[in-house]
Amino acid sequence: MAEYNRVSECVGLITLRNPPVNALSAAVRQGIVDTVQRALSDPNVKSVVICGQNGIFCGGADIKEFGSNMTGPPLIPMIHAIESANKPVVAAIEGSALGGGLELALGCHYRIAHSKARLGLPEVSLGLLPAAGGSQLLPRLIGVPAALNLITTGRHVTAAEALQLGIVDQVTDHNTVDAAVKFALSVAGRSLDPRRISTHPCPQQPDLDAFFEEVMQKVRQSARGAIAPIACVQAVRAAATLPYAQGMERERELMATLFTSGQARALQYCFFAERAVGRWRMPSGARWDTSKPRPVHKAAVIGLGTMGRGITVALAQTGLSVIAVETQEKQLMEAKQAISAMLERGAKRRGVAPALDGVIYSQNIQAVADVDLVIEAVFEDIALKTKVFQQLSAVCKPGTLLCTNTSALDVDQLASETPNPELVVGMHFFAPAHVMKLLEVVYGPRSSPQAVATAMQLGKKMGKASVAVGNCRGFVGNRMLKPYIEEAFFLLEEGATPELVDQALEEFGFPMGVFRMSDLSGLDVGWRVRKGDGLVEPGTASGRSARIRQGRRYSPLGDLLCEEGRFGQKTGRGWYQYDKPGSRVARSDPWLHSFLGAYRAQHGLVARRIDHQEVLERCLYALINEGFHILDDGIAAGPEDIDVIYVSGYGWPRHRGGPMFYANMVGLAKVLERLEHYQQLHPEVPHLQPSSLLRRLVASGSPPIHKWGEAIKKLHSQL
Ligand SMILES: CCCCCCCCCCCCC/C=C/C(=O)SCCNC(=O)CCNC(=O)[C@H](O)C(C)(C)COP(=O)(O)OP(=O)(O)OC[C@H]1O[C@@H](n2cnc3c(N)ncnc32)[C@H](O)[C@@H]1OP(=O)(O)O
Repeated sequence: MAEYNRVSECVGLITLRNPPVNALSAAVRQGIVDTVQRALSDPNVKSVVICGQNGIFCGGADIKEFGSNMTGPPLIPMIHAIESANKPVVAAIEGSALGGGLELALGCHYRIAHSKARLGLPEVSLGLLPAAGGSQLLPRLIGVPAALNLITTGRHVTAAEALQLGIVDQVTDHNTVDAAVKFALSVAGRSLDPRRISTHPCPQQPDLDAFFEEVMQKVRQSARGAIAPIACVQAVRAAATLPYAQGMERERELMATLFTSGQARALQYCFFAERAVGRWRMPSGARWDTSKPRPVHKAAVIGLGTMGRGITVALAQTGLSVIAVETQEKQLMEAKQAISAMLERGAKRRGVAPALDGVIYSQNIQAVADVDLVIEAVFEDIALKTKVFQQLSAVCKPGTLLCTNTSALDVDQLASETPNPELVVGMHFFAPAHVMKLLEVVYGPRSSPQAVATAMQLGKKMGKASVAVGNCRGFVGNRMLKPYIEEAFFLLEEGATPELVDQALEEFGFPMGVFRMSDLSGLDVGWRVRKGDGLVEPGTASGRSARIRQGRRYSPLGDLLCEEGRFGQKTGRGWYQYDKPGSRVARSDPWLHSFLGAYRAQHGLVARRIDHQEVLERCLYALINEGFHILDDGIAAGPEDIDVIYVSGYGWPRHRGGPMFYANMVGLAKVLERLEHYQQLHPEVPHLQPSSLLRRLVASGSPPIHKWGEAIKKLHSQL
């Protein structure tokens, strides 16, 4: 829908109306075609302004339409008609001009932006390229290197940067539409030839071949298997080397391959999944839209180790006052220095003043008496955390929300140690907490909907992908990680190497394979947990029985490495070797290979050839299978919750949509068949036993992922 008005007597004002972001749906495109025609044929109209309602120009093509038969006028001829108009057309950009929205603006002869506006071509993050002429117009307007940067990263630029790059002609702090109308009046009657970007030659780029070769190499490396960034480079190359019409043809061809690709589907699924998780619901029936969050003005963090420091920074950067508590003076001083440095670095990057005054440091827990919310981040020890929770319950004003950053302990147990368990939730951050996007908000059976709503809202304020999940061992992310890691250990026993397993996972798209990741996070972390579970035994026993513990297959490989003092990067040795402790470059370690050989001999294991497919099937399907258990248990409300957790916190390649989306793409029947196959070969591995939900979904015809919620409800009601 587009509304037409005549303003200032001779300016045709076209307003896009399609809340919330004025996406270019079929109706909006039809509206633009009709209103542009009306303005151009009205002899009283000397110039035209296009704007969007409610302070947003246009969020781009309507992504929801991509999954259906697209009807209505196509974008490209519409944009060409605007560019070739014989009256000046000015885009008045408020809020956002993204994707097709910016392409529409590039078709206009002038662009005026509000100082708070953001512009960009983010199609690459949806598995696409700017295929309404953006890949051909932007390089002509701002040059090849700058256009490549914007198009291959999809980043949004501020109005100030857009002005500097030459994307917009003017930036205003005042009413943008008024400024655009005034501007439109001032340019009425001027020649429009120089303003038609499609007629511009692309600015010359020296050493074109070498330049694009280097760019392509870099993009391939960072794309980790994603195809859209590569197509974006190819499209911009076409702009740099071909006449406009041929470049447009190349843009269309490249888009045709991307448009129907699984990667585009996965990335568009992620876009909507990230928004869907905000509409959380609990098994009790409590929901995001019926639960009002409490206001949080002042927060506290207890315990200033690595996690506590990151959480303090994340909170302070949202503008909250934070009381940071650490009982030991030396640790408090060190933490203060580290937090200030992090705040300064962050502020420099964002071009704002550091929120140093927002943090008050204290050794005394009494200092948190008047805060609205506390996040406890002390050492992972239930007795210590219980003591802290009891102190907090005594000190804090009534109604203060008590959150724990535990990654492994029982949130319900902690809640039960306080007089007000309804005020307790888990806020599981990921290290480094001020950088990592993911936040698991963990509710127990007694957590109040208001407590969950407050933690979710705070997470959103901190810019986190916040996902509400039920309380269970490992919550969602770590619970699914356990079978994944165990399968990797078993593969080593059977003949694989850390290099082979990591290579398979990295080629799949993970930034790091399981062993490199384990070296980074520290092998001692899992060792401590396994010791706590009574699984670790002295490493002298041999044979199969030594590898069955608590009735199931167990690999002591990680424990044996820890006994050797090999904790990963921090000790300079782990699954790989490093030049020195703390160094990051993993090198293959001959010691490890002979250790594996000796281990297999000791246990009577015969190494066999393992290929990448087996690595992927065993590690990933075991992880996915656990995801189905989680859905069946009601710990995650839907597959989107699991997928957002994995994409934003565990390095799952976004272009593969998340583990549950991936299972849906592979086919549930295939996942089930492979799990059954491996389960037959390894009957002593319970996590390869297909989940009953997976079986039931397959039996009910493998519904598509957006119908799983319905199917799960139906299957549960039949039980
Ligand atoms: C057979 C082969 C054929 C091949 C040829 C095919 C031809 C096809 C040619 C098509 C050419 C198209 C070229 C153009 C492509 C595009 O434009 S792709 C879209 C690019 N735009 C974006 O990626 C922007 C996405 N949106 C955002 O980044 C943000 O929403 C925002 C605009 C910055 C606003 O942010 P915020 O205020 O935080 O709101 P949100 O919560 O994010 O969004 C609010 C709701 O709006 C929904 N939404 C947002 N953008 C869109 C969109 N573009 N389309 C549809 N819906 C959108 C969003 O989902 C939210 O709704 P809910 O999910 O219900 O919460």
